[in-house]
Amino acid sequence: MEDRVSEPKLVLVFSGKRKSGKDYVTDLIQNRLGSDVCCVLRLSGPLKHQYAQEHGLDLDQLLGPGLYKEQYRADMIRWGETRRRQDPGFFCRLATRGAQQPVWVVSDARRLSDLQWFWSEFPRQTRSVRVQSSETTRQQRGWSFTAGVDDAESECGLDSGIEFDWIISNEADALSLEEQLQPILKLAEEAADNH
Ligand SMILES: Nc1ncnc2c1ncn2[C@@H]1O[C@H](COP(=O)(O)OP(=O)(O)O)[C@@H](O)[C@H]1O
Ligand SMILES: C[C@@](O)(CCOP(=O)(O)OP(=O)(O)O)CC(=O)O
Repeated sequence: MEDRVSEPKLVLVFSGKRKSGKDYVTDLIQNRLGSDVCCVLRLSGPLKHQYAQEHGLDLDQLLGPGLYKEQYRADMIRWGETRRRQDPGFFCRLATRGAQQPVWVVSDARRLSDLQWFWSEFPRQTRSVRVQSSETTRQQRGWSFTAGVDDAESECGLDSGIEFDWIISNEADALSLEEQLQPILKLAEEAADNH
C-alpha cells in the first residue's frame, strides 16, 4: 500500500478503444462533479512524460489529440510494455501519486494488470467502466485501423474476460450519456458526501 494523505472513496476505472470517447465521458463526469470532488487520472500521463524525456520529444504534443502522438504510439506501447513487465503497477502508482479528491476517475486502463492493480490497492472502492462505440462511429471521430496498435494488448487487453460494472454506449442513437451515467454520478455524489 502506498503512503497516502487520504484514501479515495471511489475509484472509477475506465477503458475503451481508441476514439470510443474515454476522454469525452470522463471529462463530462469531472465537469458534473467538480474538480474539488473528482480528478481525472491518466495512466498514459507519466508514461508520456518519461518517454518524451528519454527520447527528447515534445511532451505537450504527445499529450494532445493530434497526429504527433500517433506517430510515436506503436513505439510508446512497446516502451511502456517493457516497463510494465518489470513492474506492472509502475504507471498506476505514478498516475495516482498525490491525488487527493474523494473520487478518482482513471480514464485509460488498457491491460488486466492495470485493473488488477486498482482492485488490489482499493478493493472496496474500485469499479470498472467500459466505453463502447461502433467502428463506424470511431471512424467518424478520426480512427482508422493501424496494425501493431489496434491488434495489440494496448487496445485488446480488456476485450474479454472482464465483467465490467457498467458498459456505456457512446453512440448518437444510444440512450443519452446523461441517463447512462446517472447511477455512476449518484454513487460518486454519495461517496463525496461521506467524505
Ligand atoms: N458523445 C460525444 N459527442 C460528441 N463528440 C464526442 C462524443 N464522444 C467522443 N466525441 C469526440 O470524439 C473524439 C474522440 O473522443 P475521445 O474522448 O478523445 O476518445 P478516446 O479518449 O477514447 O480516444 C473527440 O474529438 C471527442 O470530442
Ligand atoms: C502508449 C499509450 O499509453 C498511449 C496512449 O495514449 P492516449 O491515452 O492519449 O490514447 P487514446 O486516448 O487511446 O488516443 C498506450 C499504452 O499502451 O500504454
